[in-house]
Amino acid sequence: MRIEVVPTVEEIRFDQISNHVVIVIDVLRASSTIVTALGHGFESVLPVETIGQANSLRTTDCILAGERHCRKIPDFDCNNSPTEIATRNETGKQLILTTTNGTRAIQKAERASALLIGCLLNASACITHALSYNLDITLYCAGTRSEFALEDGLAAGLMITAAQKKNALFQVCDLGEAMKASYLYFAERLGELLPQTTTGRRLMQYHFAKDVQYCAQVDLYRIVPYIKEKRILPHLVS
Ligand SMILES: O=C(O)[C@H](CS(=O)(=O)O)OP(=O)(O)O
Ligand SMILES: [Mg+2]
Repeated sequence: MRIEVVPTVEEIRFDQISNHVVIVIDVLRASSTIVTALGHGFESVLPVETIGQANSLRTTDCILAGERHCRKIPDFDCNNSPTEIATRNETGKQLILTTTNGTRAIQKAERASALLIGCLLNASACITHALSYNLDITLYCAGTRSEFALEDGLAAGLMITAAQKKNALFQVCDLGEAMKASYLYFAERLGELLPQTTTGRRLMQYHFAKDVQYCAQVDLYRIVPYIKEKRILPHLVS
């Protein structure tokens, strides 16, 4: 088995993932929002690429959430905010989500043999479940506006380290020195570091400090969201 990191949403190689497990990593905030929604009673999450698609799917059994450049989309119920989603009592409803980077990455990875959603909140459960497929693993970092996002790289580093602790026999593809250094140096200081990342700073400017601190928590959930027929459902790792 091999494990590789794709650093930005544009760098996925569609022809290479059909027999891979792909973990879409978007720590700030789409993956964190999806894990949190499924951990707070939502029945499923439907990721869509455009605002028009989201509005066309509106029913009384769903909640529309999303952002463009951190700002809530007009007429939507929520921002792409995990702490806001966690306060809503919408048991059994479907969350329709569109975000700047994360839902785009999900759409691009839909040809994967298995498509999982990962972040710091569910890192160990996510890599544990990914290893169970015995396939090559692609850690697909959503990034921010086509640039590498350090927070996504840190989650990828955490997942690789967790996999190595399981003595998984796999070859870690070249991660690049920056990626390795950033993870090794910052692993114990995620709460301090996330507000300093590009996305973290931007979210702080938009008064989402609570989300940034929340998304820095490691292994809060054993829920591994997975895609089935375009919907995201929860898999619980025991
Ligand atoms: O909503 C977010 O937190 C980010 C906004 S930004 O464009 O990265 O600043 O989008 P996401 O799709 O969750 O990365
Ligand atoms: Mg992001």
